[in-house]
Amino acid sequence: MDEVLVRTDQVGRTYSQGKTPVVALSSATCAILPGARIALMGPSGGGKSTLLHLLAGLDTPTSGSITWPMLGARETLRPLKIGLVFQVPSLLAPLTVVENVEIPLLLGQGSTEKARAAALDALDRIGLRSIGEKLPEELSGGQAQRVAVARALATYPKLLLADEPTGQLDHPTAQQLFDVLLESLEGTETALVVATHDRIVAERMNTIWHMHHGLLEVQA
Ligand SMILES: Nc1ncnc2c1ncn2[C@@H]1O[C@H](COP(=O)(O)OP(=O)(O)OP(=O)(O)O)[C@@H](O)[C@H]1O
Repeated sequence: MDEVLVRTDQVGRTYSQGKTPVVALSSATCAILPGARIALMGPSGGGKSTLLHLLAGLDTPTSGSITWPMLGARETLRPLKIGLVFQVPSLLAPLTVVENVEIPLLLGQGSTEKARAAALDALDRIGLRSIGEKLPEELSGGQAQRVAVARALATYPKLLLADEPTGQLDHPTAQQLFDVLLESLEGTETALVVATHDRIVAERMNTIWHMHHGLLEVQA
């Protein structure tokens, strides 16, 4: 059996909305295995978000192919098998913390009781159970981002993709968020791919991949 979560073969993505096409990604070939800890580094505009969106199945390549051998067809990836964390937490303002964390579980068609239990468990894992009834506006930036991490972890995804998750946080808060994230993944087979400009964050991963001008440089 092919033990690869996601594989790209010569994947390219050209955006052609404007007058001049923008080649955001050219011929990227990579494979992500269970338990991987990969940092995606490179200058702004290098193509990191573009690659993450393709890996998540949120976008389709304009050339090459992408498959998810251990996860199945693209339309079955989210919200259960792949978890996503973005630079801003994007919590829904009228919902409490626990209700925000429940969203992917409810979308994944779990029962309301099971969704609530799993959301509380995810908040426990990230050390936030005590603020489950708060509204997003009552949270600090660091707490809100931790809630977004709990929401992504709640489904026990096989692959967690994070796009500059600490980009808006001060350094100690960023470190703390990353500590909690790595701790909660310890002993699991969940693969983590993090796009980051923060070398200290990147050095805590097993592997660093570099991206420049749409070219992906994968470490052997
Ligand atoms: N929807 C879009 N339409 C047109 N061009 C786009 C679109 N999204 C991204 N681009 C362009 O594609 C290139 C790669 O962008 P991308 O966001 O993937 O880079 P990045 O490495 O994630 O940058 P950053 O570190 O600033 O987040 C850039 O030139 C960007 O302007």
